[in-house]
Amino acid sequence: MTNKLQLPSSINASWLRSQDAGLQEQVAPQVLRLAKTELAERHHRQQALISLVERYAYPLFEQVMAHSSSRLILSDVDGYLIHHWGVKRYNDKLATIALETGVNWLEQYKGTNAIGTAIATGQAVSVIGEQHFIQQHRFMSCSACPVFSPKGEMLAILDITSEQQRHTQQTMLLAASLAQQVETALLCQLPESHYRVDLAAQPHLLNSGWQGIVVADSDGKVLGLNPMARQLVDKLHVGEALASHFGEDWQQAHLADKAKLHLQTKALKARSIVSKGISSKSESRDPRVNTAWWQACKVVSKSIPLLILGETGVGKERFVKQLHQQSQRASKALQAVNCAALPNELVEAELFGYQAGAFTGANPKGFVGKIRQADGGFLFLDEIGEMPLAAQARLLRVLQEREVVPVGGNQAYKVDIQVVAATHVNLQQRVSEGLFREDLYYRLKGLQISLPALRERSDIGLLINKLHQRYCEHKQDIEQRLFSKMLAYTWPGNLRELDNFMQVACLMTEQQALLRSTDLPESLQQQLALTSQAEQNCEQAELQQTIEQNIAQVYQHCQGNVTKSAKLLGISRNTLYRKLRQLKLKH
Ligand SMILES: Nc1ncnc2c1ncn2[C@@H]1O[C@H](COP(=O)(O)OP(=O)(O)OP(=O)(O)O)[C@@H](O)[C@H]1O
Repeated sequence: MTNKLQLPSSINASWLRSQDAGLQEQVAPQVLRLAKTELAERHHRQQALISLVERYAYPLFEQVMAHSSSRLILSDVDGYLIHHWGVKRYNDKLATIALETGVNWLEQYKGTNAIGTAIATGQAVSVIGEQHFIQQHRFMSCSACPVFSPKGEMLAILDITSEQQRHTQQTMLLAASLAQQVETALLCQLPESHYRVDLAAQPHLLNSGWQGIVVADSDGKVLGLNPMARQLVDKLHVGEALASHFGEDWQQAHLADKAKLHLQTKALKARSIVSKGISSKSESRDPRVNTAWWQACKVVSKSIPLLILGETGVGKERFVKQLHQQSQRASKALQAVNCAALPNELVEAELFGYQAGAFTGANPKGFVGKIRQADGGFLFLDEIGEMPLAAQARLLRVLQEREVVPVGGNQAYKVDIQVVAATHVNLQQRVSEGLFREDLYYRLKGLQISLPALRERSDIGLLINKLHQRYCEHKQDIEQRLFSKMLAYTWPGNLRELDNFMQVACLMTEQQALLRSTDLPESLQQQLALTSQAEQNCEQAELQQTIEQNIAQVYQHCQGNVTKSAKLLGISRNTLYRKLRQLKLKH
């Protein structure tokens, strides 16, 4: 048993709490485990946070901890492990002590451990090997840090668990840094946020990731702050005016010494209301979609042409419809033309209209054309990359002169339109192939934005839930396994594919309380299975890479001594020779 005198006081206090809960060091505690449906529900509730961890914290974790036997764990504030990331082959070892999703790790059930102790104290903590209260847990080391909301409520715990001998002091710093990344992302996503004020006691800490951050609305009222800002500025709360703490000129203070603090104020363009009558709020939680949204709002308010790029099914048309609805032109038409769907010879007539008797088969009364129909509103040119060259020349003239001359006529009609074009093809390449006019390309891309593919979006979990709610007419949960498969699937058809998938899935499980992959039609199961195969291949490749790196390191460490290296690696000399030749470390 560890000499308790050697334990840091915070761990000592936790040991006392563990004893008070009736736990015994030598006895493996009972496991408190959620039913699958309850876990799925908690998982859903944490989906937004899980997405943020995957986007802002996991990449750093992976970079630093790759090839170590560590895992990143997210627990909710009730102590239930909700999600984890890390090398899968250590599952078995951690499963023996129930370090698995759905299991509760509060101190009262598991004794002193980083997750439980961080929840009990509200502070970052490391529990290293012998410091665990339960003897069976002493083969591992854990560092955990609470994640706080912009209002200061504890939202979850992020924990790094490693095998004891591999745990270093940096692990604690990494856990704290990962939690900070997520907190900053939460802050920067606050709606109505207008200003971000970074604070630090030392100027060099201002852009270090360890600075205090306060986000305020356009009037300078605090909307949220991170724990570091709470520490640095006494009694700064949500709803208060920044001016009351930093003086009326806080906005101008680019880098000033205020109350012994260094301040740096930035305007958050992403959250500002860009113009009268248009909302900068996007329905998405994905930062790239949000940025695209506010940028689009901005140019649309000035009638500057907008070009939207994105794979098929990412929601370009829907984006344009929402943009139109929220714009000053909402009361006027949104005229959409699918340039790929129209036969070449009809594109011009459809767009620019034609005079009576302009060509055989035409309406004898003539046609005013989509551009003039869109007057005052939006003209949405979908699949612009497919527009024939002759029509491109005419369209360029409309954009330059802001007037239309119908086919077969010579009278010009003035138009006031917002042009939005969209394409899934590489327009620049089309230009270099001579299939698209360069001058038109530059005219159309007053602003060019890209909508990310569904597999790249950080809010994919939310979208799954949203569409599930839309199509499921009764109370139904999604099985965790299916949910994970859906998160991992690459969705080549993007939102269109997810939309169809969910519609069919809900229809097929109308009477069920749980949407399980085994209840889905075979075609949908196969759709998702494609990814599992790809994932397995990927894991195998990762494992292979780790083994190869180990071999190279051990071989170098043993200064090229094959016998010694083989012994350390636990493989035969022949196998090692073969591997070394494959790795080109030996001839
Ligand atoms: N944010 C969203 N939430 C839910 N469903 C969406 C969302 N965006 C798009 N969809 C659905 O995805 C489908 C495809 O959307 P949309 O037609 O806007 O994509 P697109 O990028 O214009 O496709 P294409 O390039 O093939 O024309 C539609 O059924 C739409 O309802």
